[in-house]
Amino acid sequence: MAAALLSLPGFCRPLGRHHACTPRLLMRTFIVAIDGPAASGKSTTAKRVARTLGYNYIDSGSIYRAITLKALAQGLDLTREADRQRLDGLAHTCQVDTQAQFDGDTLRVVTYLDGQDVTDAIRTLAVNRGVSEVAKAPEVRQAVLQIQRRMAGYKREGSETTTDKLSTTDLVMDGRDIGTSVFPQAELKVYLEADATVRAQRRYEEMQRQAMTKKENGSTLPTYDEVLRDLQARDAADVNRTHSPLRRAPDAVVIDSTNLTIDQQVSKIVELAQSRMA
Ligand SMILES: Nc1ncnc2c1ncn2[C@@H]1O[C@H](COP(=O)(O)OP(=O)(O)OP(=O)(O)O)[C@@H](O)[C@H]1O
Ligand SMILES: Nc1ccn([C@H]2C[C@H](O)[C@@H](COP(=O)(O)O)O2)c(=O)n1
Repeated sequence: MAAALLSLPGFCRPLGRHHACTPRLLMRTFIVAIDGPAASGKSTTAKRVARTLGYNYIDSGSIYRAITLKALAQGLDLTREADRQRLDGLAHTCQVDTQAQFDGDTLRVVTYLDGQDVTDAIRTLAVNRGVSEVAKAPEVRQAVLQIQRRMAGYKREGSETTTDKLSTTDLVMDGRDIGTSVFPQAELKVYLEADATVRAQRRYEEMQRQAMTKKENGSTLPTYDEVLRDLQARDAADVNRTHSPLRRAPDAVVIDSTNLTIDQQVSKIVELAQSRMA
């Protein structure tokens, strides 16, 4: 009953932070939902917003990526009906968790799949290419919805899985359907977008930087054109799928980051959150 009440829009909305006298079960968290197309800056921005506000952060894409990694490791071919059914079972039984941790001044997110750290393994080209197919399966989305709400609940309840350096109550979550399906009652919804060529250039440069840091051979990296094609294909799959497609929630604030710096887009969201809390 309490859970049902908590999911009602506007129920027990606190003034700013929670009232000291509010019973714990009836406290509402302040949720910032950030959605948008691939490489629009969601996770970079969400992490900084979370760090500035002292909120928890959940990267919902990493959950879909972890399930994709497991499906690939088990050799599933999602064009086959039998394998799609196995995917359903896999999504409902695998254990995915993410933890936001401070690395110096930076908020780093570690992703666990069945207890293993898969933070780097979920960012490969193979996962990039498979994730859209996995994310469009309704059974997977249902399983991920449960994982997302459980994770947010953990933070709310202040369970031991919550990193103790962060607030245990409020939350920033980014993805494709956070403001529309996962937390339609979120206090602040942002739709972050940018021109596709700018997004591809940023992603391409990010890959170059990461390869240099890891001293990898740059010749294995995709070209700018490949990055752009991959990004456009993922956007099209996210927008056109039947279940929880990428959409701007009607009450979302649109921020186009094409001509913004990261600091500017973070400040805009922090200001919006603070003004809504007040
Ligand atoms: N305003 C900006 N100016 C320059 N670079 C930016 C800006 N916003 C984000 N970036 C850079 O763009 C790249 C993509 O950002 P990020 O990974 O946060 O996107 P995303 O939306 O979370 O992507 P995905 O959906 O694919 O996970 C990163 O290298 C990030 O540093
Ligand atoms: N809420 C979400 C989050 C992610 N996805 C799918 C679609 C994306 O292409 C993929 C990877 O996400 P990313 O790590 O690039 O943010 O996961 C989704 O359908 N819904």
